[in-house]
Amino acid sequence: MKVFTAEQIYKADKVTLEKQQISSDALMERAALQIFQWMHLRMQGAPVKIHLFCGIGNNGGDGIALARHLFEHGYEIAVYVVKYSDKRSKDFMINLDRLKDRKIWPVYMDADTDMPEIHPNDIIVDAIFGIGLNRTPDAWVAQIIKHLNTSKAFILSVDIPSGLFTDSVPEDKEAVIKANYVLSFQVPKLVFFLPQTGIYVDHWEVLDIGLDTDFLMNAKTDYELISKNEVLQFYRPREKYSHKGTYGHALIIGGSYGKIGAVTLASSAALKVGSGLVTAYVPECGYEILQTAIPEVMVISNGKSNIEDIEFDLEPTAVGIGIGMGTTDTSVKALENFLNRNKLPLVIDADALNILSQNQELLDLIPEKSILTPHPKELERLVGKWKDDFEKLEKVKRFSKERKLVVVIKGAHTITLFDGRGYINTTGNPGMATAGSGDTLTGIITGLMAQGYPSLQAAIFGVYIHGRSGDIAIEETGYQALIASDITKSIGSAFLDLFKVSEHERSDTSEKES
Ligand SMILES: NC(=O)C1=CN([C@@H]2O[C@H](COP(=O)(O)OP(=O)(O)OC[C@H]3O[C@@H](n4cnc5c(N)ncnc54)[C@H](O)[C@@H]3O)[C@@H](O)[C@H]2O)[C@@H](O)CC1
Ligand SMILES: [K+]
Repeated sequence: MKVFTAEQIYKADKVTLEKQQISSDALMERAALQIFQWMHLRMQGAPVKIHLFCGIGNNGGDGIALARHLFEHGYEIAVYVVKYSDKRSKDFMINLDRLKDRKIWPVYMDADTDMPEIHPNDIIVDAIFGIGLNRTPDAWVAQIIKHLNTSKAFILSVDIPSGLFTDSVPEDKEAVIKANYVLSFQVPKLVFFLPQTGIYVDHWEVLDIGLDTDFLMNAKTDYELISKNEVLQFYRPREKYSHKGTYGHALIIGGSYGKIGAVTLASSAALKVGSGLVTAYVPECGYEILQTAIPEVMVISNGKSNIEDIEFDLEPTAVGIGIGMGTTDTSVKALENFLNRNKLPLVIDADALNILSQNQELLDLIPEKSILTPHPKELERLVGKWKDDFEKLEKVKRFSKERKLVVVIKGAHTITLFDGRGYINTTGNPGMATAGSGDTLTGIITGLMAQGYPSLQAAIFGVYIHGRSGDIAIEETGYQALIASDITKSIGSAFLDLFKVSEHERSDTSEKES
């Protein structure tokens, strides 16, 4: 699913009005009806008080139109108009009149109005600001937002939490609605997925308001959301007349005394995603450990106490390098020598990334389309500090474009960047913030590359499968008890899950067939 900028959304609106020959208030009516139906389906007329806080722009207009539908279906409502400006939008006014025609009189709020009482069991609809927010809300509006946030009532935000910009991080962190649920029109917004702004969105859902399909299909976006549908296109089925050689040979290079577990985790993950052969290249201390831990994996020991040189007599189809290998001078030299000889795109993680940060001239030796999988600290060492999440994305985009590398920014929503585009992952959970989780990801991506998945696909698909495996694993372990090897154990289920049809999809198909 594409992620549009605010400008693109406004453009989509405009094109829709022209092509469908409808008025803007008709589009607002569609939007309001969609939200109403969403709420009505869940509330079924429940006698819960609904407080609708509306601004004076089109987001406010949505809220006012929604109030009318709720009223007409017997819900107990209270409507507030937050008068942060005199420039009321046309469609807001149209809907305000429709509300007044039904003898509903909103409470007009300004800097002097007392805060309304809200019970924790009430529901708040937040329609103060939408994607038109272009400066920090005034102090008194921020006070209202704080009042709503501390009310403990369930907050449903229309389109985007009020106070959240679409393209920057809010300065006043308190002046933003913390939404329990956001109903976003037609497309999700990038800010839902970034660490500094995603915290305002507990859950989100997209409501289809019928924007022009041609425009939506053809618009080029900088970001794309990656769910099952997107990765299914990459999936390569196993062939009947195949053998282990068909599925490549993954080589995992790394490890040091006390850190052989990292190589073990990566190697078993590479096997589990279907790599035909997996070899681990480790210092001597790792030999017996690996042979005992995973009989399916071949092991080469360099006979030394650390990764001091990297010499092997095999032809891997993909190499994952760096985990637990240390950053001593000898490791640096070993990496440099290896990079001088290597021609294959690599998966580069952990200590190899740290070595590259400290010896940036080595970056020139990395083949195009290699994949870097840094966690935030490793990323900072590589591209320097950033002011906020948006600057981080721009810096990494530039770095990835200049070097022609795939960079995987690991986090709650891992973002894979390549050639100026970002792919936002939707799987995974906080239980995966655990030792070895990154080693598992390196193994998964290397294992996919070994089978011939092009590197961008291997990164996007690998990140998805890693997260989905974690999601399946926590069904048995819960967040706290999830450990990295549980992720690997669930890889098989994550692959099976790719082909499971959800209840929702099944009922969609049967409706179409009947
Ligand atoms: N995207 C779509 O397809 C549709 C969008 N609609 C709604 O329209 C919204 C956008 O509406 P608007 O463009 O009117 O913008 P908003 O309703 O977000 O904001 C209203 C106006 O307030 C002003 N403003 C911005 N920041 C301010 C501040 N801090 N203090 C005071 N005034 C400020 C701006 O001039 C802005 O246009 C969307 O978020 C959505 O809710 C729907 O009505 C229908 C369809
Ligand atoms: K809002």
